[in-house]
Amino acid sequence: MNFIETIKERARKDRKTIVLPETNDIRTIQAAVKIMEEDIAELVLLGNRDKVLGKAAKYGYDLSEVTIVDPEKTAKLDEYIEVLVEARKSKGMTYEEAKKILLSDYLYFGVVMVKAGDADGMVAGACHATADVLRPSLQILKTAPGTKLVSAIFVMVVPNCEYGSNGIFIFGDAGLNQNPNAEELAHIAGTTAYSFELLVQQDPYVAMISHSTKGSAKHPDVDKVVEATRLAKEMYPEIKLDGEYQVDAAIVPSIGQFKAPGSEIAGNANVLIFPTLDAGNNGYKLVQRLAKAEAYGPLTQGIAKPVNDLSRGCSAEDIVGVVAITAVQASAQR
Ligand SMILES: CC(C)(COP(=O)(O)OP(=O)(O)OC[C@H]1O[C@@H](n2cnc3c(N)ncnc32)[C@H](O)[C@@H]1OP(=O)(O)O)[C@@H](O)C(=O)NCCC(=O)NCCS
Ligand SMILES: CC(=O)OP(=O)(O)O
Repeated sequence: MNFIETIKERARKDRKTIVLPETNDIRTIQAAVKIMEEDIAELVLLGNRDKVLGKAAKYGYDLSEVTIVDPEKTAKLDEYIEVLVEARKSKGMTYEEAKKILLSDYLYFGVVMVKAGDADGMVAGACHATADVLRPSLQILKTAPGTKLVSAIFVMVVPNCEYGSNGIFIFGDAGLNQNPNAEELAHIAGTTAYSFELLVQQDPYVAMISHSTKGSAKHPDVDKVVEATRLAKEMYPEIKLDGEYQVDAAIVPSIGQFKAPGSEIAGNANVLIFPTLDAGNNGYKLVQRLAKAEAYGPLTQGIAKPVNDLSRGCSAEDIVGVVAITAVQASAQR
């Protein structure tokens, strides 16, 4: 079974409820139909029931069996307002402000449903920018116990590729932290290694990416990655991790052994930790578009409950995959 089929099978075995707020986007409707057909997860769609069913029917789909929650009509609105007020009371949020937010921004409504325990996770971002999707989850769900930083990764499945784990990689941070410092970068590396174990179910080999391989270039940007590598080794001694590597040295065995002889990671990396979001975000887009790779994400990690984002360029099939991954993340959360 390939990566995403294995993930779907895992999701089926421990059914979770995932909320999809972007029902105004036809890709969400198409994904919901597929998720029901493939029996991957329970869904909650947000919006006016007649409008959602009408939009689906216009394209020949029937969503009448799916739970649809209308924020305007739900009997739980008061409860959700209280949840939001409680989560944001240190910021001075009032009942009236919370009500206005929940009725005007369904991304907040979906996250509050997750916080209240009425859904196990949320997936959005087909028609909202990443900042708008992730801000409510960071504000309301916050970090998982023992974690200081939420970060965002992509699972990349590259066709006909002998590198990584038979073409499977995780790239981080490719969605959230714009210019992580060395300590944050080390933290992202550790968390991403855990996500690789969880999602790919193989041993992670983590490469800290730079424009330098083992001292071949000198610059403060390189120093940051060298320091992050040192810290990550200290923080996560159990993880196979090294740096600093250029991407070719990280993933191509012959180049890895030429540029960094004797290294266990060089040439064998399946987890790439990029030094900035500029590198990680465009790195994943290059591989997705030029190598025609599947790209699932941005998937958050280090958050209390899973809320995952999508690129606005995503397909309905990408949404299905991210919903299945979200269910697997929810199963793993204690
Ligand atoms: C996500 C993002 C919007 C947060 O920044 P922001 O809106 O300025 O929000 P703030 O910095 O005020 O943070 C909001 C809350 O989230 C928390 N937070 C922000 N980043 C966090 C992180 N990486 N981990 C944990 N918590 C975080 C803050 O502590 C704050 O909590 P509080 O309100 O309870 O005090 C910002 O990091 C961002 O825009 N990232 C880039 C996203 C992007 O465009 N990606 C490219 C496409 S994928
Ligand atoms: C993940 C990402 O880059 O999102 P978008 O393409 O929507 O900016």
